Formats: sequence, C-alpha cells, structure tokens
Amino acid sequence: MSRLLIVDDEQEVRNFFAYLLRNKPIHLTVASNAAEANRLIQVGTYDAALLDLKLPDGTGLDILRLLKKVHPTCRVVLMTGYSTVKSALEAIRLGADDYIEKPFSDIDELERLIDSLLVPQPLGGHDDRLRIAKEAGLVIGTSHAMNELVSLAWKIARKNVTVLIEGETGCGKEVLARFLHLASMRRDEPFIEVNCGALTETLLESELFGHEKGSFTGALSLKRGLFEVASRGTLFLDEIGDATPSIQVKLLRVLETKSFLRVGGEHTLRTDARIIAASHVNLPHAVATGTFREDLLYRLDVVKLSIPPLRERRADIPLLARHLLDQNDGKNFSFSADALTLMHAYDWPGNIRELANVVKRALALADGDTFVLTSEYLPQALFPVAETAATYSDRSPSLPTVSSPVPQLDRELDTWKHMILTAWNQDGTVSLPEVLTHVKELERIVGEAFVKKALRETLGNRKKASEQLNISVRTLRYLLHEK
Ligand SMILES: Nc1ncnc2c1ncn2[C@@H]1O[C@H](COP(=O)(O)OP(=O)(O)OP(=O)(O)O)[C@@H](O)[C@H]1O
Repeated sequence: MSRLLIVDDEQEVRNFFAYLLRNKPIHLTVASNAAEANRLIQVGTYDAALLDLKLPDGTGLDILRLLKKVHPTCRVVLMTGYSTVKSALEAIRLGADDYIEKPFSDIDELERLIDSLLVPQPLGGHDDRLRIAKEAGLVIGTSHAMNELVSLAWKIARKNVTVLIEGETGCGKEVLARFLHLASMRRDEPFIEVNCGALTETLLESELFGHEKGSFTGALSLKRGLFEVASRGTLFLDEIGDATPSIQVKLLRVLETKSFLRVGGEHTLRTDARIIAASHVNLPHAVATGTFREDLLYRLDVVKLSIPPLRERRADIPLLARHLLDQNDGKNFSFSADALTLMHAYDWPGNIRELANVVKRALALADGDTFVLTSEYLPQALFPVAETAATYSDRSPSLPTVSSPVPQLDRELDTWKHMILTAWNQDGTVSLPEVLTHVKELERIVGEAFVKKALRETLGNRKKASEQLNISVRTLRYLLHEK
C-alpha cells in the first residue's frame, strides 16, 4: 500500500483529502502544522507528500528540505495560493515534483496527479523528455548541471509562467526555449522568436505590436504584430537586455495587462502569448547600471533557467560533437580520441555555436575518404600554446590520421567510450539515468550493426541472419527499426 503524507493547517482540506482518497489503496497520514510534520517524517516513510506552502509555524519549503534529506525518493507536491506561485517554483528548484493552486478547481486532475505521484519511477524513464529534447535539437548530455536544468525546465514547461533564460552567447538559450515550447500545452501553436537587439526601435515596435495602415510613411497595409500572431503560442524575446527604454516600457505594459495597441491603433488588443525571454547580459547588473528596468526584470524573472557554459559541462562534448556531425551530413564521420581530448581541454568562449563551427570546419577539410577527424582537422585555437596540430599528433597515440575506412561501429564505440569515461571522471554528481539511456542507445546501435553484418554475410536472408545471431526474425526486424 502506498504511503501519502498530507500537511495542511485547514481542517476542511485534510477532511477533503481523507474523503477523496477513502477508496484508494493509500495509507494516509495527515499533519496540521510543521512541527507535527517534522516528527512524522522522522518516524515514518512516505512515497509521496502534499505540502501546504504556508503553515502557522513554518513553510512547506522547510518540510520539503527535510523530506528530501530523510526520504530522498519521496515525491512532493506543494499546495499554494496564486499569490505564492513564485515560492512554489522555488520548491520545484529544491526538488519538488510539481505544485497545485488552491482552491482546487479540477478534482479529476488532482486525483490524476496523486495517482501519478504514487507510480514508481523507473530508472532512466525519461522517454518523453528525451523525445521532445530530440525534437527541439537539444542534446542534454550527461553532466549533472544540464540534467538538473532540463529537469526543472520539463517541470515548469506546462505551467503558464514567464521564463527568463540566462547564459553566455551560443550556449543554447534558443534551443532551450524551443524545448519549453514543445513540452508545453502550446506545442501545436506558433513558436515565434524575435531578437530585440537586431532591429531598430521603430522596426521592433512595429514587429512586436503591429501597425495600422497609414500609421507612418511606408505603412501601406495593416500588419499584425508578433504578440497577436503568437497569442496562443510562445513568444521568445531574445537578447531582451538590448531592448531600448521605450520598448521596455511597452513590454512591461503587455506583461502587466496582457493587452497592447498596434502602432497608430486605437483599439486595445489582448494577447495570451507565453513569454520566454533570454539574455546573455547579466540583467540584475544591467538594472544596477540603469540600462534595464527593475520592474520589467521582476515580471520576466518568474522562473530563471541559467544554462551553464560549455566549459562547465565538458562531459557533454562527445555527445554534442556527435550530434553536430550528424546534423551536418557527417553521419559517417567521427572525431578521434586525440581530437576529443583537445576539445575537452579547450574553454569554448563561444560555447556550442563555436563547437558547431569547429565541427563544420573539420567536415569541410575532410577529403573524400577520411572518416576519422583527428586533431589535424581542428583549428589552432584548440591547441595548447606552442603546440601545433603536427606536434600534437606526433606525441599522441591517436587513431590513424587519414584514409582509414573505419567501420561505423568502431566510431560509435569510440565516442561512447569517451563519453562514459568523461562522466565517470567527472567530479561531484553525475546523472546515472542519462548515462544509462545512452548505453541503451549504444545497445541499439551495436544490435543494428550485427544485424547488418549478418545480412551482408547471408546475402540478405533474414531467416539465416537471425539464426546466425541466435535471435528471432522479429527481433531482427526490431533492430532494423522495421517493427
Ligand atoms: N544543448 C544543445 N544541444 C544541441 N545543440 C545545441 C545545444 N545548445 C546549443 N546548440 C546549438 O548551438 C548553436 C547556438 O545555440 P543557440 O542559438 O540556442 O544559442 P544562444 O544561447 O541562443 O545564442 P545567442 O546568445 O547568440 O543568442 C545552435 O546551432 C544550436 O543548435
């Protein structure tokens, strides 16, 4: 029987849960204050807990911290009034699974939430998250920092809250914004990106809010603004730190009132666009220096997602490089161990965009029959000072430098070995479920390689090939994605 803890100071709420769950195989324990909850946590075990955020003698956040310490696998949902949504999001950051707003408006949804909390979580069971990450072109990798970040993004994607994404240039702010959109209920509506630093103030204003016909010279027809076009979808305001003071005022108004006027217009229009903003400049710093409005930052920063620079998640480089090779028609190519070692040591000031350029350059330099991209294909910037490609590859016990038709499997094993060893050697926490997901992927690749080899040897005879491999024809089909 599952064990559920409910902490709420209101008698009616406790009674409500007792009634709602009366016929379920759940052992319910209730507490009416923080002191009682803390005592119960020390003496009992719980599979899930629903915690009121505000209690007479403490907060749900304190109880959450204790629960995560004493029973790390206990799944937690915070119950909150609308005014405390920001604290509820803080709870998600601290490890809570979700939050629900009180009073409960949809009892069926509440029941579904409780049921889902009590289903055991399989190790590595992140299939949906990985599928959507793939769709968004987002490689999560194995670093703890990225896994924490994507897990937080996943949890808040379906909440209608404004998100602020911070991170150095080229570290994947737009990719993460796309992931948030695809993981939200708005995924079938438009995702629209606008770079606030790339347009003049007048153009940006007319892009964002639209204009009426004849409102200025050149406004030959009515134009709908992006707030209108993205009304049921997501509007991604990139480089928000570059917006001029006048645009900042107008954005603040839309965020506060959900309404706006077209340039030259008289009718107020409403928008329900979900706003995701991103900036490579430090916005609190911009507020301190007077170039960004504090009230706008407050409105945007309901949830902040800070993407770590690539140099702080070097463990992800092999998988990112693999992804970028595939993306650039380089499926048959791979980087040699010496090239990956250099890439691992480099600081990547331009982050993943710079890595993408290095990958494209290496592919462009590759001659017709080179499939292993060694250090010779990397730009000089990646070499330690005073070393050149030639001296580096002389020293290093690398793979053959050119012209070796290394089979696909060999290359895959090389990338995976490097990725797993990097995760292994990483200090601190590592996301084992992600490592295991990649091992599973490797299992599939190895299976497919063996099947193809057996099919070549048996001249395409599936029955003989499956006998040779001691698998059923069905498994063979599965490994060939024929299902
Ligand atoms: N996690 C990732 N997985 C795969 N590709 C990524 C990832 N992060 C970034 N990229 C790739 O790196 C490049 C830069 O990413 P993106 O444009 O999202 O960065 P950004 O932080 O928005 O950059 P800027 O600050 O210049 O606007 C893109 O080609 C993107 O596809």
